[in-house]
Amino acid sequence: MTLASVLTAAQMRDAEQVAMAAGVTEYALMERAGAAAAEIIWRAGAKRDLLVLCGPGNNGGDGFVIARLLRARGVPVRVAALGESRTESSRTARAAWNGPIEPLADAAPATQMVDALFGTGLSRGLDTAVADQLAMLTAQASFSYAIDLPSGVETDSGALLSRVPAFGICIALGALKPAHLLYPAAGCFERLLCADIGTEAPDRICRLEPPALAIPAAAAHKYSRGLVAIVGGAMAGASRLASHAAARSGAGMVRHIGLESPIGGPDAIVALQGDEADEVTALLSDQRLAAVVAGPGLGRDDRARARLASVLTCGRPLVLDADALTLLGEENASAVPAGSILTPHEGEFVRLFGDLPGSKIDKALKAARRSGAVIIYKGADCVIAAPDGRAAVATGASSWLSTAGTGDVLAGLVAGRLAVTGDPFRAACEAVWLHGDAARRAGAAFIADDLIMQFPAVIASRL
Ligand SMILES: NC(=O)C1=CN([C@@H]2O[C@H](COP(=O)(O)OP(=O)(O)OC[C@H]3O[C@@H](n4cnc5c(N)ncnc54)[C@H](OP(=O)(O)O)[C@@H]3O)[C@@H](O)[C@H]2O)[C@@H](O)CC1
Ligand SMILES: Nc1ncnc2c1ncn2[C@@H]1O[C@H](COP(=O)(O)OP(=O)(O)O)[C@@H](O)[C@H]1O
Ligand SMILES: [K+]
Repeated sequence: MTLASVLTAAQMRDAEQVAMAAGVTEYALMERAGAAAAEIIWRAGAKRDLLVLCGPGNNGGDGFVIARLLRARGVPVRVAALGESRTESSRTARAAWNGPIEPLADAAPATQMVDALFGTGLSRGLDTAVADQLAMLTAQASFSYAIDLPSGVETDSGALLSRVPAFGICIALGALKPAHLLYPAAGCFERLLCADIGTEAPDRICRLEPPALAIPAAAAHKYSRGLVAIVGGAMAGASRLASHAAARSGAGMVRHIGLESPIGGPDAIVALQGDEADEVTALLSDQRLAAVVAGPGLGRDDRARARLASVLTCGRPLVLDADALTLLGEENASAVPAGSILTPHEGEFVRLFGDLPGSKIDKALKAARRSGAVIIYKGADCVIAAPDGRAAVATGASSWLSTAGTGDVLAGLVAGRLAVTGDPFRAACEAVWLHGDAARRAGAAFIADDLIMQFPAVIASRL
């Protein structure tokens, strides 16, 4: 397991059981968790006065360990508790704290505040008085830390079960949980740090990490670098954006199959005219095509439907976005050839797959299994899911991405990386990361075209 692994509350408990079966006690894990968190707090806040809020479970137990260790380093520490400690380990930690304990309701603010009220054991929203007190103490503190999770967030979905304040640092214990990456919970802290407590678990679901890219082989040529085709339609601008993105993705060659000619944009893109579906079919019969994009600017009329039918039967790896997803949704998501990549935003996702149960990660995984395709479920939190159960979650992307055409750019970039790598899940992960980093570099108020100009530098940074 890496510290980028994402575990549900139940999977985290399983990981804890595995560690305990290997001879580590629950209290030893709590000591490790508390020590790791205390170290982070010490580095951030040094000897500034600190208030630790301790809940009734093991999250509260972590809080008592943090309080004891930081007081031993000379930090002026106060502890406020929400009732009695109800687990054996948290009672042990409380007994080892030999300072006073105030009732939470009476606690006055401090420069630093630690929220160790609830973690993965939260079963319902906080009582209003408790949530309000937590919000007041957090707002008054210059440094605030949520231990494992901000109290009030649902671990597995990222939903807020009661009012949750904005924390400075969230310290994830042992592994990330879905709520660390999925909104709205992921918006409840500025920084996320993960503390290793020595637990082990499978890493099928991870935070999206920066990719390692390769330069073209010495003997590379344009076809070995990957040939991409974009099938456009009624709105040429959208498919041009996708073509231009593919052209700067590292792929060897891009063909744009449009309703009109020439298409404008970089001359390196090969502009082909294919008005009728049989012309599109003929142009897609080139066996060297390593990825075919359809959707951006395709339209939704009968001509678009016929063009999509040509794409779905061309036998090449597909990237389907926008109008292609909407047209598919009316028919059947299972018409998608295996090995394809679908890039729905929330509206398109629901039209394609309905209102599936569970978290955004659960939904994306279920959709991937059902369609046999890699799913890029877009949004401020972006989940990439494969039919074999792997998933990667990207979070913290620039909110300036919420501008027209950035999805078209992503579709072209995904196709380009698919043409380069031949691996749909890897291509999807690379493209989402590169797209996010391009947005970060583009700064404020950019337009979709600007993102593409960042690609060469973003790719260079990962070689
Ligand atoms: N897993 C690991 O490897 C390790 C885990 N560690 C730590 O343990 C944490 C999980 O601990 P935990 O399971 O004891 O749960 P926790 O979040 O403290 O709260 C549960 C208690 O709160 C109660 N309760 C719930 N909601 C409530 C509400 N709204 N209002 C009032 N009460 C409410 C609930 O009672 P009940 O639901 O039965 O009413 C129960 O008594 C985890 O996040 C991490 O910090 C580390 O120590 C080291 C290794
Ligand atoms: N608030 C946001 N924060 C981060 N990324 C966002 C946000 N809103 C949208 N995005 C990203 O921007 C892109 C928008 O795609 P899409 O909705 O298909 O737009 P369009 O159809 O206009 O191209 C996706 O990659 C999505 O993940
Ligand atoms: K907490």
